[in-house]
Amino acid sequence: MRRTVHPIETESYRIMRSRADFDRFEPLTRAVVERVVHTTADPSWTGEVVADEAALRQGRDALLAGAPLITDVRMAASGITAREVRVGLDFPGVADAAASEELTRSAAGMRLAAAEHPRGAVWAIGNAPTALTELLRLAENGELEPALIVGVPVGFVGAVDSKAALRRSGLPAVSTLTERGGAAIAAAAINALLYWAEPGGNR
Ligand SMILES: C/C1=C2N=C(/C=C3N=C(/C(C)=C4\N[C@@](C)([C@@H]5N=C1[C@](C)(CCC(=O)O)[C@H]5CC(=O)O)[C@@](C)(CC(=O)O)[C@@H]4CCC(=O)O)[C@@](C)(CC(=O)O)[C@@H]\3CCC(=O)O)C(C)(C)[C@@H]/2CCC(=O)O
Repeated sequence: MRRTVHPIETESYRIMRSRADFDRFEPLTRAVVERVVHTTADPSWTGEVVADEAALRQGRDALLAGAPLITDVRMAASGITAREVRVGLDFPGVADAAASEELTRSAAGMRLAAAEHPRGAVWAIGNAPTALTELLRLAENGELEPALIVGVPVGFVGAVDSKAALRRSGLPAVSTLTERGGAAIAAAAINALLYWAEPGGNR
């Protein structure tokens, strides 16, 4: 995708690259890590993001081919402006499913979304650990085959465990190592894949 980059963003990347070394990362991983550091203005994220280059390429190919892109919460979707996004919380019947099955609404949204998009979608989980855990349960049951899961829920309850389970699952994934994550991080990772243009990287 070709986009117009604001001069402030160009200057931000210049400063960021003078503060941290991104050369060790493979191209798409670098694009994701850089976008996250740019979003947070915090170079310590270079040691936080765990990504697999082949998984990122598969996710990017899927996005460019028009695969569904589904986030857990609206905040993550709001940060992705370059293409259509569906939000788990907005699937019809979420509140009822959450109440009747004793799930969070975030997890119920994933269950309903996966029933509609069982194969080939890209999933971006920025907020709710229970949403990521539900995706893993569905994949384990053979009910979900994602092209990529950007699994970066944030918080002190369940976030670390759900992300560790994502890494153990062998599913194509991006995650973070600690409690850190959030809707802005999920959006940044997806935007990095959407903006990236071969062969020179995303800028
Ligand atoms: C336990 C939950 C957590 N939420 C966190 C942080 C933030 N959440 C915001 C908002 C506005 C929303 N969070 C919900 C997803 C809501 N948050 C939860 C749940 C209770 C359970 C999720 C889980 O444990 O997996 C969840 C409700 C649910 O039934 O799923 C939200 C849907 C609540 C609502 O408005 O009804 C809502 C999402 C709105 C949207 O669509 O965008 C915050 C903005 C709150 C704030 O700080 O004011 C914030 C955003 C953080 C971010 O960057 O993404 C935690 C800390 C992640 C926490 C989970 C872990 C923990 O340690 O508690």
